[in-house]
Amino acid sequence: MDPIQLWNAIKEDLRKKTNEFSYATYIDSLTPVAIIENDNNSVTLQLTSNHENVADEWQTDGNAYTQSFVQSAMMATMSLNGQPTYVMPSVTYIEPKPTQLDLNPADSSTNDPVESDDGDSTVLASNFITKATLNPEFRFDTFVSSDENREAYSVAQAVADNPGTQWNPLLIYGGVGLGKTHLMQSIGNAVLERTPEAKVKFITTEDFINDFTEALRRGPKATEAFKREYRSTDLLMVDDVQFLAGKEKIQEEFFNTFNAITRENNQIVLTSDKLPKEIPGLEMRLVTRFGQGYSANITKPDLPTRVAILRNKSDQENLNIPNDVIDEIAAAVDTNVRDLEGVFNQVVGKMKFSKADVTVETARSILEKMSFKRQRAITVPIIQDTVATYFDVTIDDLNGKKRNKEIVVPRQIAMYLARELTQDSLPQIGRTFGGKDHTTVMHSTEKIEKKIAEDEQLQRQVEEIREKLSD
Ligand SMILES: Nc1ncnc2c1ncn2[C@@H]1O[C@H](COP(=O)(O)OP(=O)(O)OP(=O)(O)O)[C@@H](O)[C@H]1O
Repeated sequence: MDPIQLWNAIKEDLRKKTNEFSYATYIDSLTPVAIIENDNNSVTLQLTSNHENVADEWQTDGNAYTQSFVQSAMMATMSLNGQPTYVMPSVTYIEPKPTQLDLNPADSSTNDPVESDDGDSTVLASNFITKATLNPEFRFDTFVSSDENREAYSVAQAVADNPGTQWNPLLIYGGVGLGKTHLMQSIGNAVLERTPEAKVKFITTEDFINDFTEALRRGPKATEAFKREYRSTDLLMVDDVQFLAGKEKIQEEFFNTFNAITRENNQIVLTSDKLPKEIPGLEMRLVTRFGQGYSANITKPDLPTRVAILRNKSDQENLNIPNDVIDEIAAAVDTNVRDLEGVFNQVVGKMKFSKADVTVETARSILEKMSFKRQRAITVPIIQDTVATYFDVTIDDLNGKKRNKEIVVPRQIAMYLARELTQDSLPQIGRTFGGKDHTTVMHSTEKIEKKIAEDEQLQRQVEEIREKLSD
């Protein structure tokens, strides 16, 4: 059973038994994580909360939520599996991930003062709403544009030039640490530079969830203040919308906020780790809204881009890091740009504190400490060499025209691996194999692909060669 599916079914039943405030605060704000099978035929649904008081409430013995949960889970599992299961909740507090930005919740300058519901005029009803300032370093001119992000970069610039016109919303999606937030905030910084009075708001999805739950807790005036603050933005930027998954009540409010902003032709920019239709637990109406503007993907930077990012950083900070040090770091760190910057900052730190020039050896020892190893580039000649040694044939055999099985199979395997492990094109591979035609390479690759599925010995041989190549 999938934890999100189970939690959604339980929530559906809990919603009928709980008032609106309790539902939004104690139920809808939880995130399902995993299902654990217990020895006594029961299961535990693990959930997390970003609010310590919510987790405490669930952990209190005899609390009303756990009792209702168990009953609702019986109903939910019966409708999902045809038989009821005893499901226990386990709610753990997870400290909210701090944003990199300076949060300044006390600043109410952009909000109208509204009295709180408890009549205490010193507490402003909108004071609790997150105010995040933009990182001044996240600008278009500090972002290295390359094949992996060019489309996102161009559309982001178009949005910054003419917000609320054509690409609304702009959704930037891709893996962690690849520059989504940087590009999104570049739009905000560019808009503010041109129009300082524009109402630009950057928040994480977590901020939105926290603000909305807090507004509900405080009462109708705070809820009004929340709506006024969010719905009156000229440019709303929301980071990591995948965290809306499975949170119905919050999705409903997000949907209304989204509609209010786009109705006024104001701009929304979103980031996500995947396309909305691939986010489980995101309502269809949000999936279609998020996809109605432009969705731009950012992928992992290749080696030349990684070098360019580090070079750019070194130049911007006047650091004079030698090229061979930059090459060493860029070759070893291929996970994402955040990791790349992490290693770079360590190297710079070492250089500043030891007041010595940084060398490739320094970079290597830092890389090793941080568990990054330089990847050996796999080339077609390296593959030929490894395959020839493995099958005890010569490189000339692989490049020649002999048709006996002892030679043909290793040759086809070498071509198959060249296709899989290098960026070389079919004609380039053909040329390296003694000037063969690209159709020969294609045919060999297809033949091995087919045979691997049926022949266990061949599968093992290819696996062993792959391991030797990665040593
Ligand atoms: N193309 C690039 N040029 C310059 N800096 C970059 C580039 N891509 C990423 N960075 C830098 O890498 C770091 C991580 O980028 P960012 O926080 O924007 O990633 P993200 O995709 O939003 O990650 P997450 O999904 O974890 O929030 C930032 O310091 C950012 O400035």
